[in-house]
Amino acid sequence: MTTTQATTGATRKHTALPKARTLVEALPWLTRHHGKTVVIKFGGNAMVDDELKAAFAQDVVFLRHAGLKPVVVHGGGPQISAQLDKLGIDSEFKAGLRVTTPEAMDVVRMVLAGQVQRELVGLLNRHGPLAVGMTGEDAHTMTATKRYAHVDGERVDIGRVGEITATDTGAIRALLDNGRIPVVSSIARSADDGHVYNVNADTAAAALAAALGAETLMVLTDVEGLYEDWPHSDEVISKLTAGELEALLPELASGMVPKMEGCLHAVRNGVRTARVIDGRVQHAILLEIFTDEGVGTMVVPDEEES
Ligand SMILES: Nc1ncnc2c1ncn2[C@@H]1O[C@H](COP(=O)(O)OP(=O)(O)O)[C@@H](O)[C@H]1O
Ligand SMILES: CC(=O)N[C@@H](CCC(=O)OP(=O)(O)O)C(=O)O
Repeated sequence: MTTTQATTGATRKHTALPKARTLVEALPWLTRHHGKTVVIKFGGNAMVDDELKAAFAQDVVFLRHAGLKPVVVHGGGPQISAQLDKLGIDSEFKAGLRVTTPEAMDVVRMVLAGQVQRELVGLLNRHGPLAVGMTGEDAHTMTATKRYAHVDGERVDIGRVGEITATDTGAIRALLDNGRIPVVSSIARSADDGHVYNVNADTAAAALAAALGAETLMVLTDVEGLYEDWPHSDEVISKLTAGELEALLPELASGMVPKMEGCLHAVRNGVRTARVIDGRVQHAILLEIFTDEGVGTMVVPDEEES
């Protein structure tokens, strides 16, 4: 071997060592999560740009290759609003939920299943034949009844908005067992009136996480986590129990309400941790792997705190 070859080999080893250490550092997390189902909710507000969406897809594929079973549930609120605007259809939110007329429902379904879901499936499938898109309508995955909003103690009719009453995880489990990554749009079938319903994507992700007995629910959004005194301060609550979260719920505003209600539902129904993390940060999911306490806000079942 010549001197030049020997030096190059040594240099390569030297620069590769930190990478090997990084992989080893991830080992406890990966061991704990091996074979476990992780439901990842990707919010429309977190889909900031193409680079970020591509990094999201890389993270999900990484988890899959590391032996986890990721399930993606996606939102698309801003994308739906943009399309409704383009079509000149009025749209408003009540208690964090979109008032959904039958006409708006057609747009919701078109944007979620035909645009946002297709894009995510495409990004994931750049890495192999992995992702399969579906909506909650498929194989009765999610069934809903009409949901009402509550504003100042009054029950308000918000149209075709659904509350999930039943889940059938057979199709998702079959895809997972087949090594695929299900990508689910938050639309549900109705058991009684033949319509389809618009379901908040946080609510859908939480219901599926609970039904699948997921290890973790990760909610990617456009803030660092749950702020203690929003909008006055950006102090993030890093960890709270289900009971503590329940006490906080009445004080929460807008988009955080379905998110935190979803986290509460998940941990009260068998999911070990629910996390709200900043999806605007590249590789937000992988960052979780390398931090013991994680980033963002983590909700744990009550008994874990004692
Ligand atoms: N306590 C809080 N902490 C953080 N964000 C909050 C809080 N209360 C309300 N919000 C709002 O909730 C928004 C996130 O919800 P949403 O806009 O529905 O996002 P996504 O599209 O990811 O579901 C934040 O951008 C923020 O404006
Ligand atoms: C009933 C209801 O409000 N449905 C939501 C569904 C999409 C969603 O939840 O998207 P994000 O996660 O991006 O907010 C909507 O129409 O905007």
